[in-house]
Amino acid sequence: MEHENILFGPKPFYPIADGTAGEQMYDALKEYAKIAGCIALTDGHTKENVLYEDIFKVTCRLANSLTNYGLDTNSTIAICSENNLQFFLPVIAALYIGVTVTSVNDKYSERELLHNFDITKPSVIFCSVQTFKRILTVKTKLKYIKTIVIINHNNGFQGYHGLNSFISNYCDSDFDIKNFKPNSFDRSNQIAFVMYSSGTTGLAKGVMISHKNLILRFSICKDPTFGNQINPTTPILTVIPFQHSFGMFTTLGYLTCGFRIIIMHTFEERLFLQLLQDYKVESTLLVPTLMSLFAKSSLIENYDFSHLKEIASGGAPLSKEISEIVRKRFTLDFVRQGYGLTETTSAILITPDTDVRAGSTGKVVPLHAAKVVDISNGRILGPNQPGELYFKGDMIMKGYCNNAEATSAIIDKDGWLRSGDIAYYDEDAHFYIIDRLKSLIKYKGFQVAPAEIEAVLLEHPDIIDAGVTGIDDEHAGQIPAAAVVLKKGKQLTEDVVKNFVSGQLSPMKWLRGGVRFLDEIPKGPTGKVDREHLKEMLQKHKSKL
Ligand SMILES: Nc1ncnc2c1ncn2[C@@H]1O[C@H](COS(=O)(=O)NC(=O)c2csc(-c3nc4ccc(O)cc4s3)n2)[C@@H](O)[C@H]1O
Repeated sequence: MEHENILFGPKPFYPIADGTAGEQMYDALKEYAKIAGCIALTDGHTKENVLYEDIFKVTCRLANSLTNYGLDTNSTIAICSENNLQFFLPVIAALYIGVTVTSVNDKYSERELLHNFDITKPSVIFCSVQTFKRILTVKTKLKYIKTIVIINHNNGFQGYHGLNSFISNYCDSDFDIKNFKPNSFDRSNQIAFVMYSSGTTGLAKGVMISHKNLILRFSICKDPTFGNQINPTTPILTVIPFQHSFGMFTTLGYLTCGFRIIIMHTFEERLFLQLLQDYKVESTLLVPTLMSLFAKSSLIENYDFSHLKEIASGGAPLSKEISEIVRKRFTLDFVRQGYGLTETTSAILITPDTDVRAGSTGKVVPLHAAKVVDISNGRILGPNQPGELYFKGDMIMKGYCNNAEATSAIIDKDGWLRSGDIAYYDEDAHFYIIDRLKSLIKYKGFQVAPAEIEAVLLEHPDIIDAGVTGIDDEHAGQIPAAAVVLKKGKQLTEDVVKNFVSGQLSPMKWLRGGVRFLDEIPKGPTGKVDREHLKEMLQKHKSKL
């Protein structure tokens, strides 16, 4: 019986290819480099292009340079940069030779960077001109950082190399790309990336992603049901932060497909829509915050999106109402959803393109399994019964860096990873995320999902964003409180907002904790509400009332 309630993804469309992620990336780039003028990346802001041929040549030379600098499979480099044309050059070069890459949020403060680097102790930091000042300050405090390379500056400055000067300085003088080959090593054990996540609790931990984890994503992104057809030059637009798993592993996957990736480092609505039109974009990735913005935008009708086949949302809960409005406004057959954790490398539930269900975040991807567990007794649940979501398979992280205790708290002895999310699946194995366990509000013992209240608030025509969290209440334990962002020029009172929710949800979900009007909701890099920060703001607001 129990086995029946474990849901398995289908067989992969293509067999899992041999080699490390570095060898697979090398083979792909080498192929696309042969196509004259084949564009890999376009900066959506400057319109500057980078060819596959350029990426292939620079990454091979940079790999040789890193080896000559003394780096090997025991070394770690860090990347700290906003989305730009150079971001993936050190990343791919490191993959070729088995150097581990740790990717840090380019918006982090020195305090946060110090915390992250203390976990991974990188010896070289690849940063951008924009992050250099903060990285230089951090370097002075960390003796294990040997040098800094500025990726979007050819010759570097203040005594540090740019990408080109680093290569000129360390690459073999007689380097011949025909003789370069990526290293071979054990792909199951070699750590390709360390990304950062608080997991289900606490401060950020280092999530170890192996080469094997990554090649599973490379396979899924080409799967006709869960990914994209491999047609080189297909135009894709992405504004998802590369430093986060969502942006990192989708973009690396796109490069193995030979797509033309138009990138943005900052979202600007008019530019985004103009790029969709001008580059005849066929697929684009969004986070729910942007889905909600497009659901209410007054600009959509001014552009031609006849080439757009797919909008994919992920990283945070997406209400089915918003999804449906966006689908209609962009005249799409469906909006694809993907659900993942840093701890699962990339999306582990994805909308299959032949079988879309409103509100569902999709089905289990190939070579993985999922189960829903009753949080009160640990029993595995059947369809339509909410419980905690668990996953198993080769995209599950190797573990948290130097933190066996936190690893065993989230991955059990049978290899099941607990997601910290409450979800259910329907009779046809489509999954529906209710919310994150840790953010669930407990009102008089009832579980209240903030995402559900947010979805209602977002339906109000004058509300363009909303965040809900539980604040402490001596009587009820926790009570739901909200912060909302109003459309420009609109005015609403707290009572109007409260009544809007009360008119649509049961009493336990009413905003007894009050409503605060903000210019923006505190969020993380993929649009998830920063509930801890929000709770502090709303708790203070409540105590003043
Ligand atoms: N679709 C979703 N619906 C509801 N909640 C979602 C979600 N995705 C992440 N989350 C939430 O973020 C938490 C994890 O946060 S996290 O650690 O920052 N990691 C992520 O959010 C994360 C890591 S990879 C990834 C995605 N990769 C994709 C590739 C293709 C595609 O079409 C869509 C996606 S989403 N998301 C989850 O536990 C869950 O609570």
